[in-house]
Amino acid sequence: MSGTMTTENLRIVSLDVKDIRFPTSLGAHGSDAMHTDPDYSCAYVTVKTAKGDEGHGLTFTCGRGTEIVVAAVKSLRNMVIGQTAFEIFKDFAGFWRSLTSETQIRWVGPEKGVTHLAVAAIVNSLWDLWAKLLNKPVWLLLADLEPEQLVSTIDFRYITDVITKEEAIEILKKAREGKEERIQDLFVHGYPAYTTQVGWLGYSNEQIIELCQRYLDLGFTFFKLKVGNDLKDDIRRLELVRNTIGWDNTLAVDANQVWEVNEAIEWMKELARFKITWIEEPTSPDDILGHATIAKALKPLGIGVATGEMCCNRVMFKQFLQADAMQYCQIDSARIGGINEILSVYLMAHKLGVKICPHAGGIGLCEMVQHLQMWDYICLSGTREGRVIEYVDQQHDQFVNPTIVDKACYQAPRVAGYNTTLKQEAIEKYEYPNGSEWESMYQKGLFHDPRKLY
Ligand SMILES: C[C@H](O)[C@@H](O)[C@@H](O)[C@H](O)C(=O)O
Ligand SMILES: [Mg+2]
Repeated sequence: MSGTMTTENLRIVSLDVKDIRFPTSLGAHGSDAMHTDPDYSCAYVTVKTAKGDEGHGLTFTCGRGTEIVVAAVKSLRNMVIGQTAFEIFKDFAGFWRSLTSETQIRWVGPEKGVTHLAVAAIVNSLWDLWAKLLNKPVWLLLADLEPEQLVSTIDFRYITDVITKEEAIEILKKAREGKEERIQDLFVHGYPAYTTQVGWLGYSNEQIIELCQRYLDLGFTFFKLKVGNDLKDDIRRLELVRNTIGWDNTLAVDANQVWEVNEAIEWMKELARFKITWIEEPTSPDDILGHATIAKALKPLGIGVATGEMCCNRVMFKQFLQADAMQYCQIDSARIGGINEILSVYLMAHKLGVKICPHAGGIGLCEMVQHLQMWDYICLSGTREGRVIEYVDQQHDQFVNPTIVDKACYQAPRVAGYNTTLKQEAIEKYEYPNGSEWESMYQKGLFHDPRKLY
């Protein structure tokens, strides 16, 4: 932290937002049945205090549309500028509600879609700032908060039928036993990861086999493959993967919302012989009862339903959890309203006995979500049993302090903040549409220059 923490020093004097895009579609990285050509991108927020301390936060996007999230961040900007950092943190739930319930902007949400992505980017930058001011990684900031303080960051509106503030405090107090041992254990063993890198839909057979082999050599035992385009092709690809990784390793599949409810059931019956642990996003991310129907039908086959990467807020998560519609809850660190709201999902999932296996992969998602899952291990669930964090090897080198995964385990971050600071060079090269890499890709004819008319 620079200087003393006076009210004036800690006043937030600016909030900047940038559109950063990486051309991942060129290699089909990140491709699935719905998102056939993602350019991994983010709306990147920087908040700055009068003293010059910075917080960086982001929300993940797939290229086109990032400019809309940027515009939404700009619409919320004035609610942050002029506030004093520690006043925000003292009543974080209240501040969070002011952002999500802004009396006019809420009409274009509320608490969903672009406005909520914008809230996530802003809120994530504030947590990064908070952790940097205290010189701690976010997971330790969370772990060091007293249960009352932690719960004071959460807006319980619309979820008190499942969990109240008082209950949450009780749960966290009970979970304290063994906390220090778990912190030490994390430093030694880290947190288990699984990989999706082997199975993007646009990858060739050779690429799939080579990547399975590479990730086996790196110590991975849990793999995820994209499915949902063509049944015969899925069978062929799953055969390839099983032949390479064997039958003792864990395999999950992800359809990215492509099926009807009945179609999902029928399709998965055909794939069940490949020993599938979960089917992810089988249908519309909003169809809670549809997911419940799929889960019920696939349970006898030993297949669970996983979803959450596009679940829009805590209320939807609440219903998924209540309806037995997800066996694996996949919170996404760049979605819903940032850490504050994600914590409420962790608490509900814990109470209703559903495991959290976070979504990650896209820009900064691994960097951020490791903190949340580590906090869960230390302070809430107290176990890593049956839980695993997604890992995709994309764009980590663009961050000042990237995620470190060793022997298929995330290593506990040691630097202050949320690991969300992009390198200056990354911004200069990949800011859209004027970054130097974009200029050169327009010249090579790889992308259309959006500043020119068609
Ligand atoms: C467009 C993206 O790469 C998605 O395919 C990806 O987030 C995916 O759903 C995943 O679970 O990793
Ligand atoms: Mg997915």
